[in-house]
Amino acid sequence: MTDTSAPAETADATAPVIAFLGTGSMNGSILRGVLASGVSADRMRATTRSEESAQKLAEETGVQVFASDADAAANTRAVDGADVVLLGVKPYAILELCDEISEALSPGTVVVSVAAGITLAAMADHLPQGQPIVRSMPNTPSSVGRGVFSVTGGEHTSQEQLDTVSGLLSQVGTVVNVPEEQIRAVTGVSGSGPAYVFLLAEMMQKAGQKLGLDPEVARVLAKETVSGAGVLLSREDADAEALRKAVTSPNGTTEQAINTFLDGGIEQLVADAVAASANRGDAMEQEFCG
Ligand SMILES: NC(=O)C1=CN([C@@H]2O[C@H](COP(=O)(O)OP(=O)(O)OC[C@H]3O[C@@H](n4cnc5c(N)ncnc54)[C@H](OP(=O)(O)O)[C@@H]3O)[C@@H](O)[C@H]2O)C=CC1
Ligand SMILES: O=C(O)[C@@H]1CCC=N1
Repeated sequence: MTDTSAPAETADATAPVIAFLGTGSMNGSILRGVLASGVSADRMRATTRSEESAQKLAEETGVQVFASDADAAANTRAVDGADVVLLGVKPYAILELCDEISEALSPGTVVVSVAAGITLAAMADHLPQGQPIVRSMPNTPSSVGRGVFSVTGGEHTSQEQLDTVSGLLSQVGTVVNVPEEQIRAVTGVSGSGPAYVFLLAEMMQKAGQKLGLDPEVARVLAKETVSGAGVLLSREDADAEALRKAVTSPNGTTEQAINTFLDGGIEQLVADAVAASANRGDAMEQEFCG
């Protein structure tokens, strides 16, 4: 077992204790964001599969991390006494993890899954009767406090419990409530969405290189353009269309580029890509939840 803990400071005893089970790209982003928001490492525990990942995470964050490869009870140890348990393993492993932790859960512990394609009903079948459950679709900008999350409460989740989870997640991003049938659309737009933007940055970099820019110069130009545009868009009342029009001089250079995108079918292509992500979520539901 890797138990590299030891934050010595006294934590805020009123803050919920959070267990992050599986702490890779997504749950790791949330954990880092929650930590950066000022919640003490004392109020968190985490698990990974490998000792190597556990060691790295513990050293970086000061959070107590248990590795399931080395300790069969890693996940149940992390859950013991937790108010909120965030399940962040791959979708195929979520229900097995629910079985594994069931006996260690207190009746009031809220179990939150961030997995694509795993339904509330399937989770309920693998958790104690009446356990409060929340299904969330997050995204990775959570690590810098700019995530966006949907939340959907299960049948036995009170408004107060849903508010606790929303309050926790709102420390690292914007939270919206959606009915479960809309999570597929959330997945397509914002769950997978950061990858679309990074793809655009990658392609702008490659295109710059094709036009003769040094690779490093092209990388800096693409990265700063995408991240700078993101900051503009993040301002209150910012509107993507208005911001685009402010760059696009009539009969200027941008107009040519925008027309090239539109003539090439970008609108349909984006709609198809968002739908493909949503459809994959549906297929995962069929595959893992029956
Ligand atoms: N990545 C994203 O942008 C998003 C992901 N999601 C959802 O988040 C979930 C996780 O995805 P992602 O973070 O990308 O995946 P990763 O592979 O990055 O992370 C998986 C984590 O689970 C750990 N793990 C695996 N098995 C166990 C186990 N039995 N006990 C404890 N920990 C275990 C891994 O440990 P180790 O590192 O040691 O292998 C790793 O920390 C998925 O269900 C996905 O649908 C949702 C929205 C966005
Ligand atoms: O690609 C995936 O399946 C996960 C879910 C949403 C973003 N990443």
